[in-house]
Amino acid sequence: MAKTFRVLTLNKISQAGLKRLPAERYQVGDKIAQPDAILVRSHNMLEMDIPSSVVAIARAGAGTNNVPVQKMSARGVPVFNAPGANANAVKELVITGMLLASRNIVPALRFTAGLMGDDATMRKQVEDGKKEYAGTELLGRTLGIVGLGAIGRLVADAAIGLGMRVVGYDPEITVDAAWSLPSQVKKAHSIEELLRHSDFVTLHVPLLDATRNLIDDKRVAAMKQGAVLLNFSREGIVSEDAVIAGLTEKHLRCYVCDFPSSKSLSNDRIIALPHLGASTEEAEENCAVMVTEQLREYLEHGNITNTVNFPNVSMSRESAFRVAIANSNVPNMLGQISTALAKASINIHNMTNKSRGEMAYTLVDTDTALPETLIAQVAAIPGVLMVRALPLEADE
Ligand SMILES: NC(=O)C1=CN([C@@H]2O[C@H](COP(=O)(O)OP(=O)(O)OC[C@H]3O[C@@H](n4cnc5c(N)ncnc54)[C@H](O)[C@@H]3O)[C@@H](O)[C@H]2O)C=CC1
Ligand SMILES: O=C(O)CCC(=O)C(=O)O
Repeated sequence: MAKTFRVLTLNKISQAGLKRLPAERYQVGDKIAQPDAILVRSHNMLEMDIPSSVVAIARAGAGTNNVPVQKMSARGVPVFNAPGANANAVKELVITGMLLASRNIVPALRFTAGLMGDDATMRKQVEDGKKEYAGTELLGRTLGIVGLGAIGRLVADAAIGLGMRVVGYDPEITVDAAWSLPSQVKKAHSIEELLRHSDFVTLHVPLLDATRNLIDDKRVAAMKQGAVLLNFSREGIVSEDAVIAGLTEKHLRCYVCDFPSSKSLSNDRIIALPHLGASTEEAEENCAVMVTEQLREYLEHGNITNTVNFPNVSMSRESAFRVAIANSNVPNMLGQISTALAKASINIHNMTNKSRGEMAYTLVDTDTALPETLIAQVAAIPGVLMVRALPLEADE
């Protein structure tokens, strides 16, 4: 009988994605014990006791800083994500954030909500009061974008469409990403150069050791007088105290972020949204569909697309018997694995092996099934982190 996979959900995942896990083969829910896989959005898994039954984690979103990726790598567990699937949603909120700040929309709405009296009285209050909320336009202003990945590129494109000048900084930019950048984006050679010239600065980098407190007091001081800072990446990328000091000294005009805190709520110059960047129907569906398809392909066939800790590896199935092996990227692993198979008289029909950093991953299709004892023998080779037998089911 075909193996049934058990998938634990730690957040609400769009039905559009969950439908890709057919009920005949998948039990999915938020109370699943001994899961084979975990589907997650922002739930913090860093302190979670992740059961040893778990062979994959899928983050229906971009950032994986809520998942203990290193710990999972040591167990040979891939951590999938959905690169770019929510980028448009974030882009639209960043543009919203620039407009909220430049047109003083938040205090203006508060003013409107406080209007009293009959319509004629209100009209007078409006005409007398509106001068307090006069803003500035985006046209002709400079936007600095730190991080030109999926979101940064779309923000650049939209800002150019609004008539802004765009300067970008991304020392790690991929060749593909650089090719898809609009030609009008000017390259900054340092983050300080970008900060010096930008009326608006928006951050689109992952939270890593290298990006924690990327905007600190020195960098706030390096920003242009009256600049607006936008952070739709992660709370830890900006030193909130440094930004609050910059706002108090009126060096910065406004801070727009997706991460409220007790300090930000009491500051009139901070617009804090409740982590809404990816909260659109479209983004939630895109992310859920992308990761459930990737997860299914991995659970059933061992093929890997879009993880943050494994190489992409796919091999079409030509045999009913497949074994997937994750191992440390050290010499002679393949030799030991193929020797173990040869000693057991197992013929290798097809094989592929790739590595990424310290992780290597191998798919081996064989002419006959691997006995349990041989799987255990391969698993016991020092450096082997995970071994899974993936027989092709009769109906596939
Ligand atoms: N507010 C929300 O709901 C959402 C927040 N995010 C956050 O936004 C981040 C970026 O998302 P994507 O653009 O989809 O990721 P991405 O991986 O496509 O792009 C990230 C870019 O940052 C660059 N980068 C890395 N370190 C850098 C540094 N020190 N300086 C400048 N650039 C650097 C990389 O080279 C890459 O081009 C995610 O990691 C996540 O934390 C993503 C989606 C939704
Ligand atoms: O799932 C969410 O709402 C958060 C999205 C996010 O922060 C991400 O994709 O990195």
